Amino acid sequence: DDSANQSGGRKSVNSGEPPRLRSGMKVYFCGSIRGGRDDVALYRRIVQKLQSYGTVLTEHVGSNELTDRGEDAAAAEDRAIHDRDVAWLRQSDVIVAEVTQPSLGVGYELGRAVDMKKKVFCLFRPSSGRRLSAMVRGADDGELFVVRDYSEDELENVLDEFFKNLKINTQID
Ligand SMILES: O=c1[nH]c(=O)n([C@H]2C[C@H](O)[C@@H](COP(=O)(O)O)O2)cc1CO
Repeated sequence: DDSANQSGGRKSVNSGEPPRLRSGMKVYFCGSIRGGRDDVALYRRIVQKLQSYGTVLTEHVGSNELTDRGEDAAAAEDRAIHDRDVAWLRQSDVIVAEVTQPSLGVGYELGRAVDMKKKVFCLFRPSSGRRLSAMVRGADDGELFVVRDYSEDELENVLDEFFKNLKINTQID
């Protein structure tokens, strides 16, 4: 990915086509960027697992090279990031979010996803000692929007379980 090392090591905004299709399903992954990168190793693990189910539109969220400055600090770039991400949200079949590290951007994405009536799966680690926002926990309707408490060691199994049920219920392949 040669977009990775432009502008002095910062990731520049990739406004082109989403990554190459691996299967029909498009997955939008949400994780904190400017909200703090403490969980980036976990995001990377999630992205890798999600890539076994389909195309991850937001692969950069799991990148070690991306700091809490985001893809670019300039305001003009922020519009490009926002517009690209909202377009990717619209194209996605399912949204998976790691919501343990609080992030305004992730909260915003989830709100937009609900409005688009997308299928949303939120992952939260109670071992963090944090208490998840009521606006996320309270959005769980057991169907379109699901919040799952988990611990790091069960991550892959929790995702397998979710995607197995998703296939049965929606016939997305
Ligand atoms: O540079 C960026 N690129 C980008 O795709 N995002 C999107 C994807 C993440 O799921 C979410 C993170 O929001 P925040 O930066 O407020 O933590 O917003 C956010 C930023 C920086 O705000």
